[in-house]
Amino acid sequence: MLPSRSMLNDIDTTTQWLLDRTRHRPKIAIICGSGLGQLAEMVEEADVFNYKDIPNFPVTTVVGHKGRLLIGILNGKCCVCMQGRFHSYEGHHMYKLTFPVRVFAKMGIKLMFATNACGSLNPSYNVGDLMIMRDHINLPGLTGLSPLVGLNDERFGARFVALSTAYERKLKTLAKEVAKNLGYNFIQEGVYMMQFGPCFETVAECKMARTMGADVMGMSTVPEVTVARQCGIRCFGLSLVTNKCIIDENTDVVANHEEVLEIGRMRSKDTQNLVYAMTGALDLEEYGVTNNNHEKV
Ligand SMILES: O=P(O)(O)O[C@@H]1C[C@H](O)[C@@H](CO)O1
Ligand code: HPA
Repeated sequence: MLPSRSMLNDIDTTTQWLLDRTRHRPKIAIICGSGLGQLAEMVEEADVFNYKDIPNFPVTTVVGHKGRLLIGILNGKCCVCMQGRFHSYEGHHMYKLTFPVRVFAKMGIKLMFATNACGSLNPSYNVGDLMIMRDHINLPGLTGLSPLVGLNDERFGARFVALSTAYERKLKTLAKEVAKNLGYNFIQEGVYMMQFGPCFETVAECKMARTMGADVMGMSTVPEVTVARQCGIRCFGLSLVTNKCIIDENTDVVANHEEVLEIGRMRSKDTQNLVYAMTGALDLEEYGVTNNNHEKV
């Protein structure tokens, strides 16, 4: 289903519904990937909403994605946090799965941190590494699937969106500095390729992706970042390597979601600490936030 004028109006309704129910006025959005939902537990003074109670919100169906929106304070900054995200393979139209990002834009969000679980193609990466997303390859996008297909509402941004600056350089630099201060020796920087899912890749697909320049494979993040960029939100992407993609036809080892969740739990504290420290170190004025009041006036 393509976006209609009434669906575009739904964004206004949902935004107002949330703003009427929280005293917070967030400037940063955080999306928790598979197994990374613990990130949300760091949010203090949180107003918590189940997705099923928020008008027009989709619902999550994937294990490891709790389905709650938290609005509160993280290391001195006001944030909205998605504890659980939506994926195309769940059957959501890309327009619908990125609906929360448009709501965030309306709420006044200036920065978005999107996290995800991924499989690694780069042989120098290890399971448990955190990869700063230098860039992405949008396989569904290149083959005709984008959240920006259909009616474009100019209130949100241009018809044609430049993505050569999809991931904010300053945020990548900040992440590297913060990781160094934390003493992390498991940080990588590379290219994330999104495939539609829900199947993990074949050996031939992994070989193709590697040849095309991807360091890791995943099934999310790119639609959210695409919409965020259309709305002028600056983005940071963080991928947790939960498994190695299988590039050998002669092995019986296979990827599985349980392993993804387990590695997520294992690196949960380190991921939390990185996001927490980055949030604290941000100078929001650099991102156009002139009024840093946490609460509505
Ligand atoms: O939401 P993310 O991208 O972190 O989830 C990944 C991709 C699939 O949804 C799932 C596969 O285990 O984890
Ligand atoms: N491929 C795609 N998505 C993933 C993977 C993978 O190997 N691991 C976690 N999410």
